[in-house]
Amino acid sequence: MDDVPEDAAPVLPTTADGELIPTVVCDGVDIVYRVNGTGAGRGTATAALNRILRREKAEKAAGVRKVHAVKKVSFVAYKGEAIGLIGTNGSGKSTLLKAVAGLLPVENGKIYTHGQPSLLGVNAALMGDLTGERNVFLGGLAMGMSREEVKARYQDIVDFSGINEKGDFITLPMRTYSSGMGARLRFSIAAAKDHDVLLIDEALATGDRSFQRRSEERIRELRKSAGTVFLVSHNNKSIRDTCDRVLWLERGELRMDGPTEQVLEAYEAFTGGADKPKAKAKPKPKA
Ligand SMILES: Nc1ncnc2c1ncn2[C@@H]1O[C@H](COP(=O)(O)OP(=O)(O)OP(=O)(O)O)[C@@H](O)[C@H]1O
Repeated sequence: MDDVPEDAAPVLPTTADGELIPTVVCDGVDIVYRVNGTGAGRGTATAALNRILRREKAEKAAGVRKVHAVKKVSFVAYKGEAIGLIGTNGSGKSTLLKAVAGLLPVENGKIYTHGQPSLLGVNAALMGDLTGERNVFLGGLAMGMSREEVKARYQDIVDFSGINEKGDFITLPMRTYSSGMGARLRFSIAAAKDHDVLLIDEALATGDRSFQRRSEERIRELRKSAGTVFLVSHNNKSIRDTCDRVLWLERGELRMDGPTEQVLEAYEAFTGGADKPKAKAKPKPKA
């Protein structure tokens, strides 16, 4: 549609009856971590035995602390949406994302997802000792692609990652990559497939600006081609460029859920201003 202005909210796909199609439903979700070894005698066999024998009665005495990371969070995400997840450090964003991906149990409430959600974190587990090339196959197979599909897309994935721009790095073990290079390859592998629900945790922040632009472009395509994209980021610009809805978590609670600009404005007022380039730490004077 040519007459739609570029910054207009995208028209979301609907059913034949004109209803939006839900892809993720979070209903009153609580997520609690249990941290062992916080009491006296931590790490000893006695403490371990205590934990087994006295589980419910005396979690505290056995050195178990609870961290209530996500509190009563409810929202519905629809097909075609790109949703930003923002909040200050430790506010529960990654935890919520992991739970939507099915990697963490919920304490209370329910999470329903349509299709298979895929979590793409900067720490997504590829194998450091294997070459980039092998990891492309490993990652592709892990996402449910066939060997032939991965083969067909292999060159596109490597080109998109830009790993080989400065030499033949794709045949080196991944542990030799810089953190930015690793993140680029992980994003490129995950982005090679169309996902029902794609969950991205800070992946864009690690790449350089030109890679960020390519990634944002790809996120827009992924959104068009199928499902819903969630993006956790501290980079408000990335969120502005890719998302039209934002969930703001603070201390585990959903503080706001609405159009990107509205939520970011409130968030920036809360954190004390819009994104600024980080000031470089001054070098310490030599003693
Ligand atoms: N494995 C864990 N065990 C115990 N507590 C955890 C664990 N992971 C996270 N937490 C706690 O859960 C809370 C939410 O953490 P989470 O990583 O989800 O926050 P976040 O919003 O993603 O933070 P950041 O912006 O710093 O990445 C924090 O209080 C954190 O200490």
